[in-house]
Amino acid sequence: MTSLPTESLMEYILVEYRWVIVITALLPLSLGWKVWSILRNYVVFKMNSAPKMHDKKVRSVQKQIKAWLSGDRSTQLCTARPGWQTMSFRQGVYKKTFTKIDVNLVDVLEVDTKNMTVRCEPLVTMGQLSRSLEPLGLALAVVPELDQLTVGGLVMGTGVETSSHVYGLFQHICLQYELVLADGSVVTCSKDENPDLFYAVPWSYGTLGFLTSVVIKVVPAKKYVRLEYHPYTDLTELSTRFRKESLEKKPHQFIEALLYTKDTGVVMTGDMVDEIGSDGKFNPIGKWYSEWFYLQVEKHLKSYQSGYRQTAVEYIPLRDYYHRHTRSLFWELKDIVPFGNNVIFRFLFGWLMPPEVSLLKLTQPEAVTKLYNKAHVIQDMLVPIESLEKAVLEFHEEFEVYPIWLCPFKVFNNPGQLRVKSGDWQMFVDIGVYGVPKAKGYETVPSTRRIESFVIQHNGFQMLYADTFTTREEFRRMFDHALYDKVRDSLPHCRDAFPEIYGKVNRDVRK
Ligand SMILES: Cc1cc2nc3c(=O)[nH]c(=O)nc-3n(C[C@H](O)[C@H](O)[C@H](O)COP(=O)(O)OP(=O)(O)OC[C@H]3O[C@@H](n4cnc5c(N)ncnc54)[C@H](O)[C@@H]3O)c2cc1C
Ligand SMILES: NC(=O)C1=CN([C@@H]2O[C@H](COP(=O)(O)OP(=O)(O)OC[C@H]3O[C@@H](n4cnc5c(N)ncnc54)[C@H](OP(=O)(O)O)[C@@H]3O)[C@@H](O)[C@H]2O)C=CC1
Ligand SMILES: CC(C)=CCC[C@@H](C)[C@H]1CC[C@@]2(C)C3=C(CC[C@]12C)[C@@]1(C)CC[C@H](O)C(C)(C)[C@@H]1CC3
Repeated sequence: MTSLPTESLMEYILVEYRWVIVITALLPLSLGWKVWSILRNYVVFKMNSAPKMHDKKVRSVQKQIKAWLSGDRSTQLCTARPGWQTMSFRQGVYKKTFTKIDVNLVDVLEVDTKNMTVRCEPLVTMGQLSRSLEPLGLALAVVPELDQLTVGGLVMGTGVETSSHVYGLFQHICLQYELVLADGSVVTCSKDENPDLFYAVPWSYGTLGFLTSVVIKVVPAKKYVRLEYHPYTDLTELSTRFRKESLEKKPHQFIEALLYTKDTGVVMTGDMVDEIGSDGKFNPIGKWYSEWFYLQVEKHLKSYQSGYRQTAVEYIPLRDYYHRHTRSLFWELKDIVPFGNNVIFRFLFGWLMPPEVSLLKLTQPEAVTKLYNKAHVIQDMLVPIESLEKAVLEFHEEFEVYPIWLCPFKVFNNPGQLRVKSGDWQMFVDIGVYGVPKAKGYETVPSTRRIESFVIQHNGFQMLYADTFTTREEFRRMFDHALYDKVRDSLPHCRDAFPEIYGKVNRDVRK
């Protein structure tokens, strides 16, 4: 009989029993953090004291850059936000060697109900914003669903949600950016003022300057989302419905689909309403004892499979809808706390979930990192909506991970890193794959590279919060660098101060 080496045994325990640390240490710590940030945000917003402080905070960013300019400039610049605090999957190794600029700007500055905009600083989170806007009867036009995502990260990276088939990506609802550039100057840009810079900022990953405020479009909000569930047991039929709903002249306000196998899934269409109608039931999915959302959706599929044919309709409170995937981190939490959806656990501890992603990252043992490198896929691939079915089959072949998240979104034909075929816009779909691959022969690098080349061939893009294994040439084929290169050349000290986007997102610079 062979005995397990001590190291492997330790690894096994760390991976299988991660939940012990999560429940005994991370959940109480997460609670402390949440209480502090919710109270602080509430006080600052109510007292409206933040706008007065903003200019002072921007000056402190300028001061740090000027100090770098007057030094030997032997290092490049990045934000001082530690890698473990971010929602990006990996931590940048460059954080250890670059000069770190503190952009500690955390406040909602101004809500302009006349022009329907909100101005906020880059570290404002989605949870904080939806909480601040709700009492005013407003919401961002696109609310990326995880509470901890920040405005800065979503502008410099990208953001997508179920209203994106109407409004586009997060960048498309941003009307103005204020940045501190590598020469220490402050500039604002919009489609009319410094348009080149304005269009090059999204997807630039902090390689053009430091963002200090953003003006974002808001829309009127209602109390509930009336959500219809349409289950399917055939991929072609599901894709056809999904495409049709997304391309409708007057589409539903929210569209999303979850696939549970290659052939089965549920298309969801939703609209904001003020009253709960008699055609469906009230479902406050954000209550602490509620079942994880993706499992609730699967129940509609199961009842369809057992012969029930009536379209299910539910009325969900608006914020609960926006943050519906927060509590279970889509379905990632089931690998960390396998009994997290158990009814007793939910009633006792559901209100503490999810643990803060930052604390999970900070305390991640090496063995878990190894496991995620070897046997876990986290990818969002963005492909033209015509290629949806083909892409799902390709993902099935290479990864076989379910559920799969499908979310349609418009890419407007603006200058910048994203290319579209022609016309004013093109409809894409985000295919999100998060979980343990079951495909035979799966190997992280070759399998992901094959999917990346599929995406490039089909004129799609990859979200860069996760791993990219593309070469620099492939990366430049995926993202149009023409405007970006031009802007970098035109901004004083930009090339000295910042690496290229690829230099910040490729797998070799992220641990
Ligand atoms: C201090 C504190 C004490 C609590 N005590 C209890 C309790 O005793 N019993 C109980 O059942 N539940 C308790 N809760 C749980 C809390 O009410 C849960 O978030 C609730 O399950 C969700 O209910 P809701 O529909 O009101 O959503 P909301 O509270 O409006 O929030 C929905 C989601 O958004 C998150 N969120 C909201 N605002 C922010 C923000 N600014 N930044 C980041 N994330 C945000 C929430 O954590 C939640 O996941 C407590 C929460 C806190 C913070
Ligand atoms: N639904 C959705 O759309 C989802 C989106 N995501 C992704 O998560 C990421 C956002 O995570 P988050 O934790 O908010 O952000 P991060 O801290 O991970 O930041 C992402 C990038 O933006 C840069 N950046 C952030 N703030 C500034 C600033 N003020 N000035 C200059 N550059 C800045 C960072 O630069 P530096 O490296 O110098 O710190 C980094 O390169 C995005 O990439 C997004 O696409 C993830 C889940 C869901
Ligand atoms: C475009 C959309 C909708 C993207 C959704 C992305 C989520 C599924 C991602 C964002 C952050 C994310 C990468 C994360 C993880 C899972 C997938 C997440 C939640 C986890 C929790 C997996 C377990 C890991 O040990 C670790 C804690 C490092 C990460 C943290 C970030």
